Formats: sequence, structure tokens, C-alpha cells
Amino acid sequence: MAGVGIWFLGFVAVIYVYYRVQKHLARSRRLPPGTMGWPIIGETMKFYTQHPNLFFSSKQKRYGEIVKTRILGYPAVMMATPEAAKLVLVTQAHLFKPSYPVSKEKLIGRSAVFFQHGAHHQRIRHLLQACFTPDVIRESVGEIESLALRTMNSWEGRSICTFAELKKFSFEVGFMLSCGNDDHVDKDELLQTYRTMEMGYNSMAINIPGFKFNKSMTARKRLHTIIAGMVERRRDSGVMKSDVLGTLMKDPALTLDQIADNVIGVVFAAQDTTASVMTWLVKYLSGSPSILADVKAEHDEIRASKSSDDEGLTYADCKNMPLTHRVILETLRNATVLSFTFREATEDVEYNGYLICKGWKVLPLFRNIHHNPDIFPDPYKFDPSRFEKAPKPNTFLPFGNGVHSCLGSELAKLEMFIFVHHLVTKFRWDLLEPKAGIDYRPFPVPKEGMPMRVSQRRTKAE
Ligand code: HEM
Repeated sequence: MAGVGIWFLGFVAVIYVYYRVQKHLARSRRLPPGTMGWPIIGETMKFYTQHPNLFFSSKQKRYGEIVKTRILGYPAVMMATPEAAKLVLVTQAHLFKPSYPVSKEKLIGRSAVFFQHGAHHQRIRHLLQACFTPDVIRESVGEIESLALRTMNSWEGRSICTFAELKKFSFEVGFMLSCGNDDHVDKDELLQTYRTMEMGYNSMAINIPGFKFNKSMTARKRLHTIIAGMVERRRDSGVMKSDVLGTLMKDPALTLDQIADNVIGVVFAAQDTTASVMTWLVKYLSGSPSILADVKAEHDEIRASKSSDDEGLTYADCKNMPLTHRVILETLRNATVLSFTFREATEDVEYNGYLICKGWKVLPLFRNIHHNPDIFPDPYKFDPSRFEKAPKPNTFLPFGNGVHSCLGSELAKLEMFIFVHHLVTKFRWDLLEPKAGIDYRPFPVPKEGMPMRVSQRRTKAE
């Protein structure tokens, strides 16, 4: 009798294993095509060392526009169609939560808006959104212009690292809009502390003395202390402001940590992205003399409408630079400084007959969409005229799309309008290494931050 029981149990076990294997195979057959690379590290090295276009386009040729891989230890699906980007970022965004490397989450702070999902995300986003509406940022034109001029005047007769200088400028703008002007804050120390903190963004999250990440976390604690000091001073004085800090302080449900994480996060988001796009702007204009001449003419006309050389730009001026606007859009497309974003599927999702498994990372590839010749013909050519017509929906995603789309896009463009205006009307510049390659840090920037020599124009015609 016992023998029959063992046979029966064995039979059930075989059926069970067979059933599980079949289920696994059926699931595997529904996964997108592609290779997963080496165990654990997968294809991380290739992904981060190759030109991002190359990595995907070689896969695209072989497997199509939805491809599976393994990156940073996680199975992942990369998607390079406008429809897929729309699904992940807009229509089914609730099924894909943001997902970032641990080091970044710890350094910026877990409560920052980028890392939130669902109702809590909407609440924080709604608060921050109010700080960057056109009505709010139009009030900052004068201050942004002063910061731009102070930065650019300091370049006179010097060879500068363009990216580093523009990063300082966009940091100052981001901080000014986030925290206003607090005389108790030592701006140089603040900038230095930020630089130390961000050195750890792409390092291993090992918080032990001696490791880079630990140094960055110490700097992060210092930033928290600086922000806590600002909060305390504002509470003591009873003055309520409507910048990012003031807006977050008005919500009684937010803790000091939540406020600090979001201030640190906004300043983080405002810097490298904008500085990297402005660096590319200068690069593309330098390589396109006829476009540069037309842009200069557009800005000379604005200058000519002013009663004196010192009269500043207005918001209306910045909204009336159509060619410069197209140049900015084309720079955003061609440079695509954020090549992709990361999400994680919160449940199994079917797309075009493929299965995206719960827990897998999902990467909409902005860069590949922006360089798809069927969408943007001759995609590597710098051609602002392609923006004389609005791009089709979901094909132009420099600021992302949907629930997590960029909150600072209008501010970033405003900075660029003001920067280009003063650059072309007041300065001459020469790139010192015009043929240099590209550094991926991970934002693509011309090598060595694009050194250039700058001098003031002596006459308008020069
Ligand atoms: C040219 C410059 C910029 C570019 C290319 C850029 C690009 C982006 C992109 C692609 C996203 C979406 C990321 C995702 O979906 O995962 C994003 C989000 C965000 N950006 Fe920007 N950005 C720029 C400038 C700025 C500036 C100046 C600010 C702040 C003042 C800012 C604040 C934010 C914030 C707070 C988010 C997160 C929104 C959320 O999660 O709801 N960005 N940005």
C-alpha cells in the first residue's frame, strides 16, 4: 500500500514540475526578444560605455523595437517607439513606478518627487508645479538675466570650461527659484557641498568611511542642515514666501525631511540637464555659421528695440524669439541629454503580444526615438527648420511625458533664451577643441566640458 502511495506522490510531483516548466516556457516565449548578457551584470558595461544609440540600434536591427536585456543587475525591457513611450509614461503610467539607482535615491532623498508614485506623487507634484508656472517664472527674468550676465562677464578674455560655468549658472538659478536669497547661507559653501554630494550619484552605495559614497552622504547631511536652518529662520520671522521652500513649508503634513529632499531634488534636476543642453547649443551654433548669423539678427533686432544698452529683457521678448526657440528644440532633440528614463512594472503588463513581467525595469529610449529617421529625417543633421511644424505626439520627449514630465521645462527654456541673447549680442567665442568627442557623465557633454575662449564684442557689428 505504502509503495502505491509513493508512486502516486512521485507521479503528482512529476506532473507538477512538468506543469511549472511548461508555464515557465510559455511565459518565456511571450517575453520580448533579446539577450540577457552575463549573469547578474548582464549588459551593463556595454550599455554604459557604448554610444547609447549604438547599443540599442544594433539590437533593434536584430530583434525589433522592443528588446529584453539585463542592466545593473535587473532584467529590463527597452522600448524605442512613441507608442511604447506613451504606454509607459502616460496611458498606463500607474502600472510603471519610477525606479532609480539606490545611490541616487539615498543622496537626493527618498521623499523627492521623482521617486514617488500614485496619489502621494500627485500631491507633491501639484505643490511644486505651482512654483514653475509661466506667471511665476516671468517674475524672475530680471534675476536670471543678472545671474547670466555676471557669469558671462567673468569669462572675458579667459579660456573656460563651458559646461562647468553653465552648471554654476543653472545651479544659481535653480537655487534662487527654490530658496530665494538668504543672506545667512554661504553660497560658495553651498555650491561646494552640492558638488561633493553629486560625486557619489553614480558610485556604489557603500556608506563606510573611506568610500566616495560616504563623503557624498556627509555632504548631503550638511545640505539638510543648511535647509533646516533656512526653514527655522523663515518660521521665526513669520515671512511666508512662494518659492519651492516656502510652498512646501505651507503644507503642514510635510516633515522637514520631505521638504529638504524635495528642495535638494529640484536643485539637482535644474543643473546638469540645463547646463548640458546650453553647452550643446553653443556647440551646434558654432558649427552652423549661417544659423548663428540668423539667430544673431533676431537678437540684434530685440536689442535695437531697447532705449539703452543696459535695458534688460522682458518675458515678452523671450516669448518672441521664434528662431532661437527652434534652435533650442533642435538642440534638445539632437543632444537628448536624458537618453532614457527608468521605470519598474508594478504588475505583469501585456504590450503588442509581449509580456513585461512584474518587477522588470522598463526603459523608454528617448534618444532612439529622437534619432529615428522615419520620425526625424536625416536625424544627425542639426536642422532647426524641422520644428517649423510641431512634431507628432510622443515623438519629441526631451522633457519626458505624462505624470512625471519635467516641471522645469519652461524655466530651462527661459534660461536658454536669456543666455543665447547675451551670448550672441555681446560676446565672441572660439571652441578650443571643436572636433573633440563626447563624454557621458552620464549626461552627454562635448569632451572636457567643451573649453572655449570668450571675449566681449567691442562694436555691435563685430
Ligand atoms: C533642459 C533642461 C532639462 C531637461 C532636458 C529635463 C528633463 C527632464 C525629464 C526627461 C524628466 C522626466 C523624467 C522621468 O520621466 O523619469 C524631468 C523631470 C523633472 N524635472 Fe526636468 N529637465 C530639465 C530642467 C529642469 C529644471 C530647470 C527643473 C527645475 C527647476 C527641473 C525639474 C524637474 C522635476 C522636479 C522633475 C520630476 C517631476 C516628477 O517626477 O513629477 N527640470 N526633467
